[in-house]
Amino acid sequence: YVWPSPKLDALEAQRWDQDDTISGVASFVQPCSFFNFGPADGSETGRANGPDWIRTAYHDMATHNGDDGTGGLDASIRFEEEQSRPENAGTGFQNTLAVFVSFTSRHVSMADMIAIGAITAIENCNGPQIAFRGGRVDADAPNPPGVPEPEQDLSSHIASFARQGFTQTEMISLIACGHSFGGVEHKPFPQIVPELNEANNSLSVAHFDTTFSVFDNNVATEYIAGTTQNPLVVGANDTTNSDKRIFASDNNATMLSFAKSPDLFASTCATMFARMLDTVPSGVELTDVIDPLPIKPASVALVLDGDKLKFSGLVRLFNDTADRTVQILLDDRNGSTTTATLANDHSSSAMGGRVQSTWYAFNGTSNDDGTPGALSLDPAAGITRMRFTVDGKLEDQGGVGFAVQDGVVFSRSSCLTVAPADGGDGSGSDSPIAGRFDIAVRNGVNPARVFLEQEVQDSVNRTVVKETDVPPPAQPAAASASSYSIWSIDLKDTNRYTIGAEIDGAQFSTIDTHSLTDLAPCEGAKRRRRRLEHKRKSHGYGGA
Ligand code: HEM
Repeated sequence: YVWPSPKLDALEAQRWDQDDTISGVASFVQPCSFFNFGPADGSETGRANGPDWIRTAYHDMATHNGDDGTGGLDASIRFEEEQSRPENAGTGFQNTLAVFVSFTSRHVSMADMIAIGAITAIENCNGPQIAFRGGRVDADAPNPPGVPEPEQDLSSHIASFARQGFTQTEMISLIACGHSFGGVEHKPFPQIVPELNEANNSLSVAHFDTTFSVFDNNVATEYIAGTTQNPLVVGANDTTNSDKRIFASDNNATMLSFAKSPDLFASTCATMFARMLDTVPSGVELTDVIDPLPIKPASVALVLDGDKLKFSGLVRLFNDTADRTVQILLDDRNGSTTTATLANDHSSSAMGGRVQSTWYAFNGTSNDDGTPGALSLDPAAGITRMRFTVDGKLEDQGGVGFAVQDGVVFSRSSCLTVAPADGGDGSGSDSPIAGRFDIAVRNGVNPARVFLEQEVQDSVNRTVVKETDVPPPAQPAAASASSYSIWSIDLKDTNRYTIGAEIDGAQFSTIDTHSLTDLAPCEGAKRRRRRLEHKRKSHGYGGA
């Protein structure tokens, strides 16, 4: 796809910048045995986050009914009604969703995040690369029950997986792939697992194989060798030995093939996990597989600062750790081009280090607050697009360049009319704040609307955008006055906003977010405290 495309940019970042500070969720599965719940002293042992994420994806999907197209990976597992069902015993779902919620946005639904989380857990923990498509839609109500349970018989399980869209062989494969991770915990399943009284396993989790926090075919080799401790194979009560019945249901043919070939197991699991994650309610259209953009701008911000436009951001060179000479070419409205050399800013990785990317900042210097330094541009000339050269080779998305919108931008003349006593850091309990956002609108652009955008949760916790119109100035600017006119709006909250506009029938949002907490007092405003803290936060997508 071609950058910018806000939804695809955000999904691509979540999927490929797995351990980057801007967008990554991988820190919760590094190391793969990491478990961030239970008491702070880490006294609860035996579980890991990654297995919970994979089980969450399966249980969310497993309510799919191929006959009527209902259910599937739609984050219906977030409803209390589903979590309280016996088929969803345990605390894994609430733990998982508590981690994922801060990575969702208007562009990344919880259902997409459940898919990305499962992929991240598998890929970061020795597993195969899994194709990711985006565009899942969060359900507005719980789905009917439908997750298989260990005490059900083989024919029920075959029927259940058929309803979900999987053949008997695919059922064996998908369960073996899933049960490469984790195990069965005593507390929610006391009828299957007794108290184990083992060191480093205070939660008494009987693991499916000896390498429970990483992906490998030990679940099959140990099963075939007869050494398995899988509690759903060798459990004392045969009624709940569902893996035993299922794995043996084709005379062990599938499990034998997995035990013989780690590669076959990995490639089969890559296919089966993708099928599981792409099982969605009918009517939901997934995107094409999201491959990483080789050259990708991020955190791009264009703001008016006095008589200059300030342009900042980063560009990511995907899976490239070489020390490159990276230049940015800025094309303006007059048909001229300015060039600047960028400097290496930081590196990030994905897939457990198999992919390593390097990020270059727009002018190579960083501000005190850690944000990249900004390039200064002439407001009259503006900017239409960026291009890059990497060691002299032009990168311009096949000739179209990387479009930049200079019609509607935030203006640094925005300021506080009432500065809070605590300096805006929110530490004071009773600390009024008020201020003015100035939005600079390029003369001649004539937007139909300019508005602030705030991400809020709807009644079923889906992220939606609340828009607040910014009124045009009462007095239109004199034609020759300057390149931009200021539209202003008074605010009294500390929310973060992006700026939206409708220009020539198309809707546009800035990537940079702004809040009163970033601002200094207006000239002459009452100052409650001498020093104000300046904070700026910029995301690869439209806010957190
Ligand atoms: C007949 C089908 C299945 C049955 C009866 C079953 C049963 C179970 C049970 C009883 C647990 C223990 C949960 C806990 O202690 O919290 C478990 C864990 C797990 N299951 Fe399954 N499962 C099935 C299919 C699958 C599939 C298809 C996947 C994924 C592809 C999967 C992935 C997992 C994972 C990753 C765990 C470990 C969770 C953790 O350690 O926190 N299961 N399963």
